[in-house]
Amino acid sequence: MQQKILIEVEEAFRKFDEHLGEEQDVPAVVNNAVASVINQIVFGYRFDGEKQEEFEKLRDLMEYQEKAFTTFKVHVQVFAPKIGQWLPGKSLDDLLGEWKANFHTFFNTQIENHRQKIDFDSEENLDYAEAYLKEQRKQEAAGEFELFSNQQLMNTCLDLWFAGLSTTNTTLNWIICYIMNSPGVQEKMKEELDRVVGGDRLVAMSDKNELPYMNAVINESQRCANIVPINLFHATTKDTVINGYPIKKGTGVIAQISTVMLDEKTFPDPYKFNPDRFIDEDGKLKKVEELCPFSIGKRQCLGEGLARMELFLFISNMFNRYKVSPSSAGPPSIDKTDKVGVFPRKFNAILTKRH
Ligand code: HEM
Repeated sequence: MQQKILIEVEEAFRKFDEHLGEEQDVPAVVNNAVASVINQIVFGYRFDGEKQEEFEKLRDLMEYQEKAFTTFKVHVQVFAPKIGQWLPGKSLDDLLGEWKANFHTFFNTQIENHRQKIDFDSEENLDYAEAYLKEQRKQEAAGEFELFSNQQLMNTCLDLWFAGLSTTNTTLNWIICYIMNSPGVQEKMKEELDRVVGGDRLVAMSDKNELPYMNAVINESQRCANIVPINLFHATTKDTVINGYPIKKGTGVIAQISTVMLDEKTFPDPYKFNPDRFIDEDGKLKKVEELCPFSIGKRQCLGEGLARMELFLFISNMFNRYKVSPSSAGPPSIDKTDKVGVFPRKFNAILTKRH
């Protein structure tokens, strides 16, 4: 997995290097890199060369959808469906229909291409879709047709792809934004990186334990970015009692991780970006259970391991290779008061080589 991510780190470097010293669209490069990581895992190929155009079409579609789902009508429809349906504009059902039609076409094409090309006799699996299709064939041979259905494959590819891309991409951009807004942080990261890694190789996962400040910056950025503030809805599977409150089976519940990560008892001055809160008296990384951006419990994030690796390898390598300075517009905004507060705004930055 590390190898797959480092290929994208190097490809991002190649793109950044083309515009050294100029204002450049850093989030666009990061987005392409993260999309290639998840697409390698699910469908076995990267978005480069002739596939680049494919990614650009998907990216435009995602940007369109992100905006489409944040209209006033959609918000009202979610919380008050009867009132919302009378407001002008596209309804939630129309948008979901469009979304399905557009993305299902992409995923179904990928799956059918795979089915044609797979060597069903080979033990090795090149990607998730291939592993699934081989298992599907085994199950069908044993008379089981429902568990590994085509519909299920389409849905799981879609889940992995979307859950894996937007969250990781958004978090990486927030980390860069917080660093650029916090004087002194980049210098401390630089000092640690120069001492532990140096400029003549890539940072690897084996360096992680030796870079406590880097980890603290990532932790603190995830805490402040708080990108899944409401979290996903679940339901209790049996009658239970939480903090003395009886909760009936089948009740909708949400583990509100944002309230835990912004609790001032654990994180004094919680809205302040302060990586040092994760460093102990001996300069080591503090483990703080209340830091839970991937949620908790049985349904916590399935991609946590991959996401943590991506955050560490992208951020540590980027800041080891470059000094990242604000564009003429100043440091990127970290204001979250607009209606899509979990996404950082678009920004440019100036990259210069450090070594
Ligand atoms: C920084 C990046 C990420 C963050 C902050 C994040 C956060 C979360 C959160 C808060 C949940 C909800 C858990 C709950 O219901 O309590 C979740 C679920 C999930 N995530 Fe992630 N995620 C990230 C990256 C990824 C990646 C890279 C993948 C896939 C490769 C992924 C796949 C999933 C899936 C499939 C679920 C649903 C799990 C289930 O319902 O059992 N996530 N994630």
